[in-house]
Amino acid sequence: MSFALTRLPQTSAATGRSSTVFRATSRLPGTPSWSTGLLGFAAGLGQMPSSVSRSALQARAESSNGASSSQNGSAPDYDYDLFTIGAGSGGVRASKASADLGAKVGICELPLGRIATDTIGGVGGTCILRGCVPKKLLSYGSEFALEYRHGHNFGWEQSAPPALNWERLMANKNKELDRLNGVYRKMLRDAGIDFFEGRGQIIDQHTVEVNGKRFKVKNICIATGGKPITPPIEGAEHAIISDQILDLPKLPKKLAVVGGGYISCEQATIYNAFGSEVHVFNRTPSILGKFDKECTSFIAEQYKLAGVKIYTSCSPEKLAKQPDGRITIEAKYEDGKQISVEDFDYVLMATGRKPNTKGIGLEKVGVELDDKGGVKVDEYSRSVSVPNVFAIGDVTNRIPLTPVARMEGSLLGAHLFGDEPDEAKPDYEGVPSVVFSTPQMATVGLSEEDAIEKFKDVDVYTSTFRPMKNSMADEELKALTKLVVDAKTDKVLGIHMVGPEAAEIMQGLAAALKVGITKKQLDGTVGIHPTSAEEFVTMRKPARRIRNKEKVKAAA
Ligand SMILES: Cc1cc2nc3c(=O)[nH]c(=O)nc-3n(C[C@H](O)[C@H](O)[C@H](O)COP(=O)(O)OP(=O)(O)OC[C@H]3O[C@@H](n4cnc5c(N)ncnc54)[C@H](O)[C@@H]3O)c2cc1C
Ligand SMILES: NC(=O)c1ccc[n+]([C@@H]2O[C@H](COP(=O)([O-])OP(=O)(O)OC[C@H]3O[C@@H](n4cnc5c(N)ncnc54)[C@H](O)[C@@H]3O)[C@@H](O)[C@H]2O)c1
Repeated sequence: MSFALTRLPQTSAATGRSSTVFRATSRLPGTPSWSTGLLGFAAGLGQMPSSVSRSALQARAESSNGASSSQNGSAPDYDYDLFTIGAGSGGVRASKASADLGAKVGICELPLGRIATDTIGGVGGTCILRGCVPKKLLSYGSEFALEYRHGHNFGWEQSAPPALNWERLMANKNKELDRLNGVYRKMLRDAGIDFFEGRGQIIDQHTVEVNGKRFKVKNICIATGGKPITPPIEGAEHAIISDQILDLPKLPKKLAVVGGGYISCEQATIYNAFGSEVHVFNRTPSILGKFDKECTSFIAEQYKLAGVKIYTSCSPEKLAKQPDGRITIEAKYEDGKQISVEDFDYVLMATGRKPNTKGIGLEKVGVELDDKGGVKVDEYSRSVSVPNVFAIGDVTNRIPLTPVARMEGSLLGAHLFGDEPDEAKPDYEGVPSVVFSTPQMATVGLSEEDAIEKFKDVDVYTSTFRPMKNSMADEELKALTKLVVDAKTDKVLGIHMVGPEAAEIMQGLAAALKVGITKKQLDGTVGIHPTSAEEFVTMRKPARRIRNKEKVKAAA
């Protein structure tokens, strides 16, 4: 006979709320060692430790960080083994991973709203409510414009030009966000996590307060995400931020976007496809400056072909409200030339985000921050200055992407309450990312520039083509596929694509890169025809060979 863990309801003395604890019960040989509820762990956490047993949990309970709640029914020292501040991508995942491993977990989040403030947020966080999800829904919406246009050459007759009902789009988008907020709240409930709606504040190293209620907590997880940075230019108060561009009351006739990063490129092309006249002001010579240069100059050409107006090396210096309520931008090029562009319905500031670390009591307990205000953590997401405080996601200023926040959350749970705490380290190698613009840009591994810097001898394979559908549709937009290969080992170092479905194509290639695929192995993979993706297994001749950082041979 061995032990199984059974969820039992318990009322917390400190909170007065019912919650869930695990109690060991005997079970017959041959029955599963985890209850159905705990099997949900696999779905929620994404990775199951090699073995998780009651004895291991008890051992961890006695260790400095492990679950301390009453698995044997005795009174706990703390109300919670883990209390998470912020229920976004990272906070929800860390809490669920920990609860699934037997920890008693509390989490707090601000009340739900569309635009985040110090008092408004919502379970699901940025990704679900004002990031990835609404952005992707609007992107889907905008793609219909292209589809309607392309349909003509594929035989479709339209009796009248398609008309966009903006109110319906916004209402349905918001309905979907509310549904997902409900799904996330239910996920917390089902995992036995105590949820508190309100602003979380650290009072001391083992006390967290929400709405005047104080909880004794063993470990604290800071998962408060980030917030937009707005440059201090004159008239900046007339601009909007990304929360607002995802929930506009009307479709702008003319939109300005300041910045040339992810948010700028995504929103510029979404609104361009919807029919707005879009102007992008970018202070550096190229947009998406952190990515592979060939890809970014290629994608900038595609944006221009699609109708987006891009001003490079050009910084807005003043926003002025016109008498008719619209906005004029005064901007200056790097060479000193000045321009003034009028009649913008909205100006979106997409000039980066910063960690959200103010006003939560971090300074009271001495949590050290980096020079950008992010919580400084070690490889296990533990604060470098306060050992029972952990931080995950955008608030740590590592890689501000949802899957990264989730990875950090999963592994925090595994580190604190799992069987193999030392193994539970996030791995930042080969994190893929996508700019969900039209066209999309997807990338994993090194850019050509970084690969040359690091490996010196590099072969670069590229293919530029008009996707089959675009050709018949008389659509000028082209696609680019690119491989960056270590010439010494044949290992693929970077994979890049600009074009339709790049995001969907890149996920599988990211797995291949992660396990160290070579160019020869890619060449030996049979393509799927007819697709754009097959370019990745059919590019045979390098476009460039670089040896000792110098280009030695042009393409034949
Ligand atoms: C417009 C936009 C589009 C994006 N698109 C993508 C994309 O396509 N793919 C991708 O991978 N990433 C995307 N991201 C990034 C992604 O949204 C973030 O990396 C991710 O949400 C980070 O998760 P997090 O848990 O760290 O923080 P968040 O999701 O921001 O969650 C933090 C939560 O903490 C709450 N909070 C803050 N302070 C307190 C407090 N004191 N008490 C209680 N609660 C508090 C907030 O209300 C918030 O809900 C996008 C971001 C933006 C802005
Ligand atoms: N598809 C995705 O995965 C996705 C989408 C959106 C956001 N995100 C995440 O959110 C983060 C924030 O996005 P973002 O686009 O705001 O940031 P970003 O860092 O991608 O881009 C910021 C841009 O603003 C410019 N900029 C900064 N200060 C400026 C100033 N004073 N004047 C003019 N331009 C200025 C920068 O040069 C840069 O082009 C990203 O880093 C990304 O991790 C991801």
